[in-house]
Amino acid sequence: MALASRARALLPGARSWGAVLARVTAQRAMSHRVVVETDAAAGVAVMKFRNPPVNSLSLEMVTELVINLEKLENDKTVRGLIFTSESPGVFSSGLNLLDMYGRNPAHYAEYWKAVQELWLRLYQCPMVTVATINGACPAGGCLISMTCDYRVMADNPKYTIGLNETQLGIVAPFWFKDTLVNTIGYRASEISLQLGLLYPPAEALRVGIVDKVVPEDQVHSAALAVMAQWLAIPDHARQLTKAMLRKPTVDNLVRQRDADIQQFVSFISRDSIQKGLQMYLQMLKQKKA
Ligand SMILES: CC/C=C\C/C=C\C/C=C\CCC/C=C/C(=O)SCCNC(=O)CCNC(=O)[C@H](O)C(C)(C)COP(=O)(O)OP(=O)(O)OC[C@H]1O[C@@H](n2cnc3c(N)ncnc32)[C@H](O)[C@@H]1OP(=O)(O)O
Repeated sequence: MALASRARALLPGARSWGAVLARVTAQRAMSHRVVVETDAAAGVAVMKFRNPPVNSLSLEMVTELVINLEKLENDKTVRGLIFTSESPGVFSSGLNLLDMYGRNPAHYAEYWKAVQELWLRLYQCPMVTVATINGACPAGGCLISMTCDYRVMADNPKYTIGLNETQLGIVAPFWFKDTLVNTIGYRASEISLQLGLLYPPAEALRVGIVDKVVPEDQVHSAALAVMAQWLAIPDHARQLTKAMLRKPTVDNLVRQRDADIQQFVSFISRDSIQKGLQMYLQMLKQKKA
């Protein structure tokens, strides 16, 4: 199902994106997974992840993120957007394993199309985007952070960030890899991606996967300070510069979206990959016990 249809399916009766968005606003209380708080005077919105227990990027969560992003992009009073977790401890546990395990090919295709849509929107976002990383930030969580213009991480050694896909026996697709290479460079990506490294704050800063590490109680004020610095630049100049820098990476996915979906579906449907995901989910349960 196309993402627009998916959004409409989440909000039955809405005939257009405008209607979808109007109803999302009206039904804010029903939208549990993403909370947006806007400071109109400052021109800054904060998007808080609220998808317990670990802010996994389920199909519903991804759809809500896309809808809210589109709405903010259409609101010309909002120039900056901060992402964070409503509950410190986990920023996002990444893609929802339960959308990639034990489902049918049509579901995998629908999920992957939505994940692609989210990345395309985030990576090309005209607003200044800052990730306030106030918890664990593996895989898809790290991807969201890396699409931002700037990353501030709380200095808590329990929190780690990185693309750990290989540790799950899966492979980060080329556009995850491209985003990492654009963030930390080629050689560091070779090491980071093959070993599936998750970096605690000090190492994350050293490798450049985050830009600033601050005491946990200062993470939001630090993000606001960074935002103020970036908002001092005229929007049109900054936006054109961002688009110029990111266009080749975006075009690379746009050219081969359907092929990428097919590759994902065939890869994730393999018995060996499904078995690996099952074991990983069991491992998470045992760790908890
Ligand atoms: C040539 C090229 C070939 C192929 C390429 C083509 C295609 C590519 C194919 C695949 C690409 C996929 C890319 C995948 C990206 C991802 O993001 S995968 C997700 C990776 N995420 C993780 O590894 C994180 C796993 N979770 C954790 O480490 C921890 O949960 C945490 C540190 C985030 C939080 O720890 P705790 O607070 O201690 O919480 P628990 O561990 O107890 O978890 C509570 C609860 O939540 C469940 N859960 C955790 N993470 C997820 C998740 N990502 N999705 C779904 N569910 C998750 C966990 O199992 C617990 O469940 P219950 O036991 O309560 O039922």
